[in-house]
Amino acid sequence: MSPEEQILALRNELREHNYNYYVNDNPTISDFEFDKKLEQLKQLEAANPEFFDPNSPSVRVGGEITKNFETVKHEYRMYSLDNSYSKEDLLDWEQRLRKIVDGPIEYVCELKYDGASISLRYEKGVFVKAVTRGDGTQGDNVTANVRTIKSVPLKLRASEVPDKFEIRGEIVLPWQGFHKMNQEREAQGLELYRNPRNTASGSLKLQDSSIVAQRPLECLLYQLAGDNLPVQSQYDSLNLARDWGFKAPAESQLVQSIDEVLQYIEHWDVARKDLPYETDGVVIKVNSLQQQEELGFTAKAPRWAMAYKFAAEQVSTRLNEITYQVGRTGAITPVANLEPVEISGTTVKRASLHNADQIEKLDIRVGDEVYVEKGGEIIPKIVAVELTKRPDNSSPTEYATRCPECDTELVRKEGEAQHFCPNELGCPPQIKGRIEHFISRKAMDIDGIGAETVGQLVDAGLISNYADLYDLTVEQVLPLERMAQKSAENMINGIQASKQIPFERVLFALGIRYVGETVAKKLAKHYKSMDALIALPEAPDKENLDLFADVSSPTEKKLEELTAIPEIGDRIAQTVVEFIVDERQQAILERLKNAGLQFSLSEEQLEGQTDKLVGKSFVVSGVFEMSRNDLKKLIEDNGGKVSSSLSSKTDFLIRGDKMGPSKLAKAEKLGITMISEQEFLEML
Ligand SMILES: NC(=O)c1ccc[n+]([C@@H]2O[C@H](COP(=O)([O-])OP(=O)(O)OC[C@H]3O[C@@H](n4cnc5c(N)ncnc54)[C@H](O)[C@@H]3O)[C@@H](O)[C@H]2O)c1
Ligand SMILES: [Zn+2]
Repeated sequence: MSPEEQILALRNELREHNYNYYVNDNPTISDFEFDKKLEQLKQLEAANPEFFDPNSPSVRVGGEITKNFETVKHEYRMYSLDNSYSKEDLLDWEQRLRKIVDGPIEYVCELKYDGASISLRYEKGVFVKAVTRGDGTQGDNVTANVRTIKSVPLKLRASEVPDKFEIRGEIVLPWQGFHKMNQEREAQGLELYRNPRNTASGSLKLQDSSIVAQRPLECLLYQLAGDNLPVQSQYDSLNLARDWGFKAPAESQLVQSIDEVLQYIEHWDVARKDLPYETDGVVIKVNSLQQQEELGFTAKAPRWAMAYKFAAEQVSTRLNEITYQVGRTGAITPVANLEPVEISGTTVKRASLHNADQIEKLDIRVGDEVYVEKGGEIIPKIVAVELTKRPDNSSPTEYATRCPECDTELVRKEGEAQHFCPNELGCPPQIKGRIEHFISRKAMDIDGIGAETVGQLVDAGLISNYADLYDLTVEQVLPLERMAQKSAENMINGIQASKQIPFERVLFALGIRYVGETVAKKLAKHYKSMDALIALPEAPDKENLDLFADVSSPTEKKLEELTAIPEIGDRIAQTVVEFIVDERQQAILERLKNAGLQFSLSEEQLEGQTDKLVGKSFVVSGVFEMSRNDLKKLIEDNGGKVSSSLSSKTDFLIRGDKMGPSKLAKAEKLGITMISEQEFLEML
């Protein structure tokens, strides 16, 4: 890859992670890995300044605004913080400060609370608005939710407060409340929350503030913003905020030198474990507001502040056993069962070992003393093995060869890290997983059944595949635990109602590996009915073979037919063919068909579908007469492709009102044809 390609790839990847982290509150990589990639991007950008982009994740605050709340522009921007990891980093920072300001520098040390950033606005001493950091210039108006947090004063105690000001801080979920919420989820068989930060941030974005009110959130405040505030220093503002009735953290301290900063760090690296909430570092701020003003900001962060990140905590313990977990898709995950040990406030008994390669890489063996680390994830990981303490009689770990749930021999496809249990229709977790997927919101959307009920139904022997759902009766399900007449009826009605779900979603619900929502749509659109999709081309007639006859088998022909559809690759074609030639799957399909599920596109769907835009790629940007979704649907119905960002492969940019200037510039640079909504409609 060229440096440019590398830079673009990293930017895209980091944007995706930002989205998962800030918008979905569901990161897919650890903070450490994220920071490493960001650092890599910064270095590449520094070495190749010609590819500078003001929208790069390296120069932009990572968050985003969501569509669910009113967007509010910040009167004073909200910044991120620069990071440091060592004494040297801090000394370098001090050198940079000294080049800009004269005279002695005092610092305020504060803890870095790990929660969701928030700005509260007060007018005439009354709380009026709470806005998330968003992208730093604008955020989500989450006032109703923040109002439910008891430590946010709705009216200030002091009589003399500025007419108007903002105060910034962090909404955190203390450990105790976090553990309690997870205990409840565990009891209900729900997936556990990963960490207090994501849970706090996710809570703020709930639509129902009465649910937020039940969560034990707290609001810690540490930064004033406004004009002509009666303070000269950061330390004064903390004291003042406290007088006004805010929960300004008591752990902050005024110091005179970087040496004292280091003492503070050393102290709190240990003492923080006794705090009620999670912290991930120390924030050091230049105390004098006048010096702060001289120092100013970079695009992303103040020059007058620096975050120092604590190293993730590691502890050592003994590996007692390796067990294997079967996921809902049949993927096998090896799990380390550990001698219980305390890390950052939680007792850890298990850690993920990821896959066979990881075990081999670490050469980890039962009986080993291992180092366990807990980063931002709820599942800790094993980072190293203490080889000097390895017992003499230890032998290398042999990876499982059979499924622990159904004893089927495991397979590992080429190029894949994970082993799989191939017994899709007979392996209990997979049976449940397939049915859960089938009923899920984006698939058959069956009301009245949750994951827990599926478990009960399977365990009671009432169902073993999704076709069985359609034979269930109220009388059959009533004896299940916690099942009342009303809920039993709801469930059966929900199942019946799902017969109206359109064909493409039925196709998605089948859970054919790699056939996600988009692929299902493509297949539905191409074949128009299940019969056409599962039909195998004629076998060659052996009697009349001549020299030049096509001798490929029906399945080979089907593979070719599938891969000829745009964007259907070998991998998808392969799993589709495996599915349709499997007699057990055929029998299940037959039953679904007889039950009355939608096995073809409806008249309505077929209407208005053309091939007019086949092979054309569109980007839609701005505000239009018709809704954006209708516009996108129109493109897809006519065979076109909609993508979210401009590239050299884009054919048309449909340009609406209020389109951003950067998109415009990019489209011009790439020479992409721009058309109006009207011109697009004329194309059709
Ligand atoms: N895992 C992922 O996919 C992923 C994705 C994006 C970001 N991240 C992580 O998020 C972090 C970057 O996020 P960021 O840009 O919000 O920066 P940051 O969280 O490292 O620092 C800035 C924030 O610190 C908070 N803060 C806490 N205590 C503070 C105090 N006393 N004074 C001032 N501010 C204080 C403020 O909310 C401020 O906005 C990194 O740790 C990164 O690893 C992870
Ligand atoms: Zn199995």
